[in-house]
Amino acid sequence: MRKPVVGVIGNSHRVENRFQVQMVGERNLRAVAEVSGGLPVMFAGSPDITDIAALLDTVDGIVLTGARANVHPTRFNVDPCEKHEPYDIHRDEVALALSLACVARGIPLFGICRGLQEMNVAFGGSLHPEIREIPGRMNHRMPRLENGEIHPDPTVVFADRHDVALTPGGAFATLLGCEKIRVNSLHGQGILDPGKRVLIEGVAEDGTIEAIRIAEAPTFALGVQWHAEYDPQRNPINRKLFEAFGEALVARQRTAA
Ligand SMILES: N[C@@H](CCC(=O)NCCCC(=O)O)C(=O)O
Repeated sequence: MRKPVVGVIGNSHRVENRFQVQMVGERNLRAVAEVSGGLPVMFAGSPDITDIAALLDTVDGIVLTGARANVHPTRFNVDPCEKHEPYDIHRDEVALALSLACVARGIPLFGICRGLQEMNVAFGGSLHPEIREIPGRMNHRMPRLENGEIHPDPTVVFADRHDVALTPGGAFATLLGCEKIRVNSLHGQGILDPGKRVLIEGVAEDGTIEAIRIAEAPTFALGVQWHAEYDPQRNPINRKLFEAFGEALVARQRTAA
C-alpha cells in the first residue's frame, strides 16, 4: 500500500514586502513524515487556490497547523478589533470548510493550536481573543525576553508550561494511558464556548480548554491547543498522538481502497 498522503495547511506571508508566499512550519512536516509515517504535502490556505473537494479526493488526512494570525471573530459573531490582529480570513475559509468536510467524509483530521480553534469554530463554537485577560487565567503566550522580544532559544519557547487534566475515560486519556500530561503553550486565543459536537478532552489548571474531539466523527478528529508537532520524535505524549493519526491514515486508506 502506498504511503498515506497528508495535506498540511499553509499560511500566507509576504516576504521582503514583495513576494506573497504560503509557508508552513517544518516541524509539522517532519512530525507527519517521521512519526505518522505519512507523506506531508502543503496546500494553500486560500480558497481561490485550494479546491476542498479535489484536495480531499487526493489526501488521506489533514493537519491544521498553528499560525500567528487569529481566527476572524466575525466567524463567531464578534466584532473585529485591531489589537487582536493579524487575521487571516482566507485560511479561515479553507480550514473551517475542511474541518466539516473531513468529519463528514471520514478523513482523519488533526488540529494543532490554531487548528483546534478552527475546528471549534467550524462546529459552532467561539473563541476568546486574549485568554490571559480572563480573571484566573494564565498567560498562555510564548515566553518572551524582558524587552518583549521572542526568546531566541526554541527549547525555552517550546518548553512545557502547564499541566492538562484529561477527561477520565476519554479518547486522549485512553490513548495516552494517563489522566494528566504537561505541555507547551504558545497561544493568545482560546476556546470560549465549545461547539455543539466539540467534546472537551482536556483542560489546563486555569480551565483553558486544551484538547478536543469531534463527537461522532468516524475517525481521528482531535485537536490540541499545544504544539504537539514540536517534539513527537522524543516526547511520548506527542509521539502517541502522531502515531494514532498515522494509524487512522492507514485505516482510511483501507476503507477507501
Ligand atoms: N493565533 C492563535 C493561534 C496561536 C498559534 O497557532 N501559535 C503558533 C504560532 C506562534 C507564533 O508564530 O507566534 C492564538 O494566538 O491563539
